[in-house]
Amino acid sequence: MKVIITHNNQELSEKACELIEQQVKEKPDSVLGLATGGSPLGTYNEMIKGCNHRSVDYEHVKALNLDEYIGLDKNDPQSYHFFMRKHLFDHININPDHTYIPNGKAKDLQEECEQYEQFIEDIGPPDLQLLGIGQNGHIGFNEPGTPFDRETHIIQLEESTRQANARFFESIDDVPKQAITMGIQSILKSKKIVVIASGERKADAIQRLLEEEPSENLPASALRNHKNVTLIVDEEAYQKVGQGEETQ
Ligand SMILES: O=P(O)(O)OC[C@H]1O[C@](O)(CO)[C@@H](O)[C@@H]1O
Repeated sequence: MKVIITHNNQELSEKACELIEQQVKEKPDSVLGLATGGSPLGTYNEMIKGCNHRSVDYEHVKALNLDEYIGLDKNDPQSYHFFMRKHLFDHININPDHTYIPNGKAKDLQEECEQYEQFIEDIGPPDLQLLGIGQNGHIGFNEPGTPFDRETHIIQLEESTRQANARFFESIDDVPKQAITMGIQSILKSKKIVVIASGERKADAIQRLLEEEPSENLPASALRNHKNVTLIVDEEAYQKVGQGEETQ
């Protein structure tokens, strides 16, 4: 795993954007795997600037998102469909018909998972997957304990994940209890993976990712088995790495 340490979130966002832009320039019809939550917001801002001021062209790009809350309509302001339009898709020249996110309101959710996985096969796995990491080490919404060989599936969200994401909702009671997420195996199909983590609250997860043996207790550790992963962290998120060894 290649590790890039930046001074702060802004620098992290610029680096992540640089890798995405490089991918799109090399292959204009790239499939980009995209994430939601707080982590990618700075990266999306930079991508918007790149599209508007540096003529980075997303016309032929396809975007495939990791996950969606179950029970939220596409137009619900808390849905990841809405999030992606608000923070990225409405501001770059991507074709809305080329953006894909699981449907959390599908009548048959199991069928929706199977179709999404088939769809990943059909359009091809992401050339580049952007990932955030949860405080408990989740990637996508794959919570600790998720087997590494899972494909797209329905997940019960951990209470700690609901608490962490409650900041985007009016109250904790509004945070859905389940989501559809690409599985760890689906994510590992990506050709390149860029993981971003910023801030002190990610320090434990980053320390564990870099220092523990891969295990299902830390979903992100599955990334250690992938041959092309770049982890971009800021100093706050990196602060605990190496600390264990020094104090022993
Ligand atoms: O970026 P945040 O808001 O800290 O969340 C961490 C990760 O958890 C998720 O919210 C779950 O999908 C991702 O969107 C995000 O990358």
